[in-house]
Amino acid sequence: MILNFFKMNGAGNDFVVIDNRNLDTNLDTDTIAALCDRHRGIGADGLLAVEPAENGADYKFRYYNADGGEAEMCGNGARCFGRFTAHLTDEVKESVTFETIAGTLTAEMVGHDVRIAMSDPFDLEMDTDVKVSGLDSAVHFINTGVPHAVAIVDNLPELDVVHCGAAIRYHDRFAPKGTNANFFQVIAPDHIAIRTYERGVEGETLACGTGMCACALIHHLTTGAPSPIKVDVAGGDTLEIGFVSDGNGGFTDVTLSGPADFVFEGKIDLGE
Ligand SMILES: N[C@@H](CCC[C@H](N)C(=O)O)C(=O)O
Repeated sequence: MILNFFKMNGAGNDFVVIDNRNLDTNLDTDTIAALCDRHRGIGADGLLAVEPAENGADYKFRYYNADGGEAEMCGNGARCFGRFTAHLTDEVKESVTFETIAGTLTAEMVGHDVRIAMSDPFDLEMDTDVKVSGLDSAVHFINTGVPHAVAIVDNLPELDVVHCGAAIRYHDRFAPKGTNANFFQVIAPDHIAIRTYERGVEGETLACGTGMCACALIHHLTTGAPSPIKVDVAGGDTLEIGFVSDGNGGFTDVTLSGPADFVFEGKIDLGE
């Protein structure tokens, strides 16, 4: 079987994107992992599939990590999905809605950027009491569509993100589903820099959209910084997180704004 795909990236978090509106492509876990393999496949942090909506949105969003496992949401993937689906019809759309496991989201095209109206975060826990070697900071937790542990550090460039990230990702506190692990450093009251270890990639990625939202919200909770908050990511981009805080750990109207770019289009023989 020949698979037509697009390669896209959102701030360096990269994806294989397939149009599966007619549901004729059925990729199993091993095939998705093989497509995402950087040495023997196309290479990507994950795979996005466009499917028909079931509950009245424009499309259904499916997201698979590089290991082939499905995740509820992906912020950078949502921006790429928004850009991709905005170009699926003859008339390029300014705004697209799509169903994810984490709720129905809206993507708005804002020049070169795409802005995602995210689902409301939940399961906030400040200082989970999780301790890992090589990290002196408290580990907080919030689910911004997918689970995120967050630690505030003052040595972000030197931090061993793979070592500390894996220790948190596999910590008993977050079992059995595991968590993504983020580390951020404050640059200015309205500006942070982050690095993320992603579950399902099992390594550091160049950016993580839901992780940026998690860090910006924890930054607000620890310093009172108002919305919007700028976030520098490992890939070099700066993105913006907006939110409304109830002052008590609750958030609504979380938005994630940043780039979403086409890289190339291709065909690959799946040999089936
Ligand atoms: N890259 C993502 C998050 C993708 C899912 C994550 N790895 C998980 O398994 O929870 C983003 O941009 O949000």
